[in-house]
Amino acid sequence: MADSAQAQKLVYLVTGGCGFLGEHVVRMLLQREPRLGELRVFDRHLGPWLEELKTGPVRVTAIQGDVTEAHEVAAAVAGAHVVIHTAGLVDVFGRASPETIHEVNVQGTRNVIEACVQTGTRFLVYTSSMEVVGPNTKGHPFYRGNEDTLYEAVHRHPYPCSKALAERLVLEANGREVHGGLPLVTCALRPTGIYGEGHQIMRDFYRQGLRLGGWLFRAIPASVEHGRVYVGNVAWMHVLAARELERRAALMGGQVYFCYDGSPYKSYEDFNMEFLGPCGLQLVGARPLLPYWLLVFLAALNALLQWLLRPLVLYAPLLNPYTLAVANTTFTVSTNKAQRHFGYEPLFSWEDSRTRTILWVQAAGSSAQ
Ligand SMILES: NC(=O)C1=CN([C@@H]2O[C@H](COP(=O)(O)OP(=O)(O)OC[C@H]3O[C@@H](n4cnc5c(N)ncnc54)[C@H](O)[C@@H]3O)[C@@H](O)[C@H]2O)C=CC1
Ligand SMILES: C[C@H](CCCC(C)(C)O)[C@H]1CC[C@H]2[C@@H]3[C@H](O)CC4=CC(=O)CC[C@]4(C)[C@H]3CC[C@]12C
Repeated sequence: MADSAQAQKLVYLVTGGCGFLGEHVVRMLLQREPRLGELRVFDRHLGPWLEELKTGPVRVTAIQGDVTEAHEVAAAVAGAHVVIHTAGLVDVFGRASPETIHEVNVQGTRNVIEACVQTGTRFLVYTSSMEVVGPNTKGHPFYRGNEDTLYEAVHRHPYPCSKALAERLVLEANGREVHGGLPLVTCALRPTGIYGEGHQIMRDFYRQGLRLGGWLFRAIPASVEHGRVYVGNVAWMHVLAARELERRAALMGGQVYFCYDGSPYKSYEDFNMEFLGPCGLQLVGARPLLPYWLLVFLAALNALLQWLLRPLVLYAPLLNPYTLAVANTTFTVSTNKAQRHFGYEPLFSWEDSRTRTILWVQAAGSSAQ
């Protein structure tokens, strides 16, 4: 009996395990995965919080490494049963070059897949993104869509291009023979905009509001709806998908799943106010204060300034033509595919998610940079 319990212990690897989502996945695995024997946390930048996890019953191994280095990835993957690949360069502001985004998101993912094949790891869960689908460059709304909704996905920006390519690699790798002769089983999870503890853009909006005397100014019409999802629920979906991949390989292998929960559909700004309001900020204007053409002009100006200043300084404001287009296009998801395929139900209610996020914003906003 003791032997069979021992035999069931699994080794998990989480790439990007020190990022916003990755940290939640790591903590969720430790709390909710009973078969976990060892947890490897792979990241370019390791967080000091990992140390406190090393005192628990599960062996936690911190690995500083780069997904673009195939040998580092292979060494980390060797002997793991399951890989959750969340590492990625999330940049829609022009901080990194298109080449770097491609290298990390596409080549990094290729390295993870090849490492699984070479070392005999059979189960791979990939963190994709809603951006693989849209919003497209034409600004078509995606309203209450699901995984089968027809939508013209047209990408030009390096980030969605890279996520789409990487997702395709992961799905095409499903069924490949890994070392030892068994097939690789893969699936991809597509979060919409994630919020929750650790969400840096939310913290930045809060600090900006404080600097402006407690005011934020509406830029986008309230009628433009965004689907958002709480980070704890995204992490939970990763843990469940990873757990069920073996048992439900035929059903789940090669599949994509939007990440969803009970968060309300609202405009990006109104949704943020669910947290920033209770922290004392106010959103001014029932309608956008600036005409849309002026925002388009300012976004284009920012893009021009970024290009002109690049040799001297990095100028990467939140507003650019891409972020404006995303913020100004409805993208909401309504699906139950993850529930049907692997029994996913959100672990955190909307009220819980909201309270946790408010507490974090209050603490993060007032702490030093
Ligand atoms: N934040 C969001 O709203 C959404 C994020 N996603 C996806 O979720 C994943 C995680 O995103 P976040 O947690 O928001 O980003 P994040 O930037 O907080 O986390 C990414 C982590 O990956 C690590 N990383 C980056 N480059 C690396 C490299 N070359 N080698 C090893 N580690 C590297 C970073 O150090 C960081 O810890 C990404 O794949 C992203 O595309 C998908 C949908 C929405
Ligand atoms: C930064 C944008 C909001 C500012 C708009 C302004 C300047 C007019 O006030 C954000 C609006 C929508 C966000 C994106 C969306 O949530 C989907 C995403 C998915 C990802 O995989 C990565 C992040 C992001 C692209 C997210 C980025 C910030 C926004 C563009």
